[in-house]
Amino acid sequence: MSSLTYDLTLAGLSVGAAAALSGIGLIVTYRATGVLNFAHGAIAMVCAYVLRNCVVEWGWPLWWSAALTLLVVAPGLGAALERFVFRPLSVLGGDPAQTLVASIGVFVLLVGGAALLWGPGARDDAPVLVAAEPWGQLAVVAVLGAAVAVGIRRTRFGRELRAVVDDRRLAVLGGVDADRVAAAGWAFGSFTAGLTGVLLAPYVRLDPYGLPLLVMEVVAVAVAARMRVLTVAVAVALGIGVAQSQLTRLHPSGWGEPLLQAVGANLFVVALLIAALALPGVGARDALPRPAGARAPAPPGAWIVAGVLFLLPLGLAGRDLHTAVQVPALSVVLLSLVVVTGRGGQISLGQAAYAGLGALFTALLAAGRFPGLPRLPELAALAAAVVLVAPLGVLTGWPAIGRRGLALALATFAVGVGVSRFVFDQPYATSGLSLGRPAGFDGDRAYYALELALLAGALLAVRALRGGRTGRALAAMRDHESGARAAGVRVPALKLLAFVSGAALAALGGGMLGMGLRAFDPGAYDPVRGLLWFAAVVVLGADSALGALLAAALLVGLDAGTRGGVAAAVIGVLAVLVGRFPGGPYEALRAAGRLRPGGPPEPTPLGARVRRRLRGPEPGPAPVPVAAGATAADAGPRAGTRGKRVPGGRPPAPRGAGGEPPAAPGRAAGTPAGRPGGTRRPAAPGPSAAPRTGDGKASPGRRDATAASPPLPGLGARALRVRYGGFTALDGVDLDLPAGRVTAIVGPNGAGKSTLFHCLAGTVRPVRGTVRFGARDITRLPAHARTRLGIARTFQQLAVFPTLTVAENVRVGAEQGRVRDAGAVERTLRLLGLDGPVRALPAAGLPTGTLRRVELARALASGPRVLLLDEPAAGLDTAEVAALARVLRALAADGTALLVVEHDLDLVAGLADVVHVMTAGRIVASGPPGHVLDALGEAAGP
Ligand SMILES: Nc1ncnc2c1ncn2[C@@H]1O[C@H](COP(=O)(O)OP(=O)(O)OP(=O)(O)O)[C@@H](O)[C@H]1O
Repeated sequence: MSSLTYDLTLAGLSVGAAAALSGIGLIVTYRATGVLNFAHGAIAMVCAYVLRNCVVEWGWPLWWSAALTLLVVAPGLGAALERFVFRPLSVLGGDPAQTLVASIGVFVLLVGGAALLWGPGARDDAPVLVAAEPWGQLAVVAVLGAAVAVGIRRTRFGRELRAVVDDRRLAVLGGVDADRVAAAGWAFGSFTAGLTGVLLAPYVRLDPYGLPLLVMEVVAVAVAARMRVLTVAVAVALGIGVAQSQLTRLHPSGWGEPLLQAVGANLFVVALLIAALALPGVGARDALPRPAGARAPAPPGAWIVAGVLFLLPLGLAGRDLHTAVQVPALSVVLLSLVVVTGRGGQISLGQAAYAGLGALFTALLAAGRFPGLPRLPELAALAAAVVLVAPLGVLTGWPAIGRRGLALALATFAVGVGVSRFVFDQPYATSGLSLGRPAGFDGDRAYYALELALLAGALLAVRALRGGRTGRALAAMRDHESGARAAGVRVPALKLLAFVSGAALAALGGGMLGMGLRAFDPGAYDPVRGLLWFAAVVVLGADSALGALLAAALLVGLDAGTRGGVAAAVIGVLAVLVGRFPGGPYEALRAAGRLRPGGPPEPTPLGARVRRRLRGPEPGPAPVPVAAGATAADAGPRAGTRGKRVPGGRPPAPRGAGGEPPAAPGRAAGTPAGRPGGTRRPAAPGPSAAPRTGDGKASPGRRDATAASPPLPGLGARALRVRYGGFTALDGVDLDLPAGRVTAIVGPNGAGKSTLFHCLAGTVRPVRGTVRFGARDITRLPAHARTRLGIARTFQQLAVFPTLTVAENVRVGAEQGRVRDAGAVERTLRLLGLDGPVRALPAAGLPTGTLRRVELARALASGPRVLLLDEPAAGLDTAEVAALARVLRALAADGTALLVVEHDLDLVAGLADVVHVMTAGRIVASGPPGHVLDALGEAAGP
């Protein structure tokens, strides 16, 4: 090996060793707590400053200072974060969105605090702890890595750590002190962060913004190791370090050189982009992290006050007015986050990139330096920049289609860092670039007035996006993505729309910001700003345009009136505390967490009142308006005969306020009151069977009753086979759901009922077999497309949209479903008894029985031909089940094909035309309910 190669390899190993340290720390913290610590780099920076302070400012001995920094300050900081920030969140349920925002909050807080304490400028006198030669650093990494690996595999603590990571609650039940494990994980992670910081600081710029970001770039190493395998993390870190240094030897000519230099200097960013965008996402266990909550209605007059406050700067002059110029521009940038994060529920840490691109493109277009385009006047340049940047929204929109939560946070962060490093920081893109203001708006006052006009336009655009059909679909997607798909929402297209609109708004704001500053300043669009803006919008009400205006005023005002860093520190504190205030932005999320069968055990007083009004005095059948033909004789099983369940099935879900009388002993299952066992009504309904609501109108989505109506298509499955890894969950299943019939599937837990249901609904794709709707093969059709064809479904675990009202929930179904029928919402609400005061209540917090009706109403409003119901009676009381049965019978009588997967055999007996029994992934018996269920009852014994 030549001496140059050798030297470069050693230098690369040195950098790689520092990255490996961070990778080890990030993985251990993640394993111990489930939190990807976004503050890792900020902790590294703080520790580097502490060491420098001890040695340079106070003149303390290096090794004493290092011991204090690494063995006391760093672990102490980690333990304090665990105790005061993350433990309270995990006690509250550990919502991944909250922990993510909290860790970004800690990042922002530490960065702001460091800027306040030590000033925003860079230091070049950080003390050298380990010499630049790599052997010492490599030895540190090797010892640490080996100790951690042995510790995790061989020690009791390691076993406890793995137990906590797998299932914190189960581990606690098993006697593990999860808090101690998490505290140790945080302390160790912070120690490694501190070590990375003090090792790196002498060789890079030590400043509050640069070092944290540099350290966070190495998160790529941990992601590449799937947040799990330490050896992979170390190998990747060392490999990238060496490759990065070797790249400095290459000197291609022409355009290749600056590009190669950029790549060579930022190989960890390239790795981050690949790891975050190309590798399967981390954090798969973070189901449905949603950083947005219910939109709190702005108090009356708040908009007027905001309007007056935003007009006030027109009366200012000089420096104050010059500072105020940033507020409308930043407001527009933050509005982009209201659309993407607040309304669409998509985490976006990369908005600063779009804002920067807006400013850069505006400057290039106005200077006539944009390739292929002529020089444009400033305002036209701004408009053109918005148009050019908008499609780039797919850079983050595309990853969002298949990612959520932590994986999406990483992907958007990676894009932000990538654009910053490969575009904003490159002299070929930005050198000598200036940015003027539009002609006639050169003075601060005139420019501020122009900004207000642009802000008003942006507010109107946001209002249009958030209101109406698109706004409701966005909110539905945010509240419950699977529920939105089931309602027919085209989720991937909607995500792209959210990100493209967000990119356009951010570009507009960024361009305005650049014109306000009269320059393209890459620092103004640094990825750290992206984190700060995200945190600011989330803490001040993600789904509130007024919150965005307030956040912009706060960010600009705090930093202008005081030392730089105050705004970040304040936002950081708020972000750290955000999940802990009842009624805060996460209230709706917590409510969403309660939306499970038997979830909200105590209805709110208002909910209880509504419920009483809807159901009448207890006990008794619920007065849910149903089809005219649904008579008392059709009222389903007698109260007191319910409760028979599939042998091996799960116990009954808790019933509501109506309670449940004891089951009648010895009663043969499947003999509903008023209907002799086995005797069924005619299955094929005539047109006259169309249910009428109280006002005589046809029920929602019904077909016009004409004699010439073609036969309705049914749903059919042939030879379905589904495998989960090596396990066969469905094995050659055939099923037909004819129009006008109720088909039921029963079977013990784990039989494959839900898997079959998912195949029909489009959420699981079989490895073999076909699903047909009429003559059409729909095996590969996604869920939302099936809904639009007329195959609607409900969920075993409720999938309503908690931040939308009952009526809006139903409206989403009507707007996205098979038929666009303006009257469907009202008719469906009436049909299911939801047209009273309850229609205007947000779904969050309503009783389970009401929410089941809301979900059913949403499905019906789409005008389905096939209705798939997964345990529709779970969590309902006897009267509610009876009312549900009446509605379902009426629907079948009207020609809808119904599938009911249900454990409640009495409901099945009273409802179904044909029952299929599933066991171990196969249908083992089929027939009329009387025969099949009696046989099942005998098999179950007395
Ligand atoms: N995503 C998955 N990955 C691996 N195995 C799965 C998955 N989903 C289901 N299974 C397994 O497939 C089998 C069938 O599950 P399925 O949920 O379809 O049964 P089920 O009859 O609906 O049960 P239940 O009544 O409890 O809902 C079970 O053994 C289950 O553990």
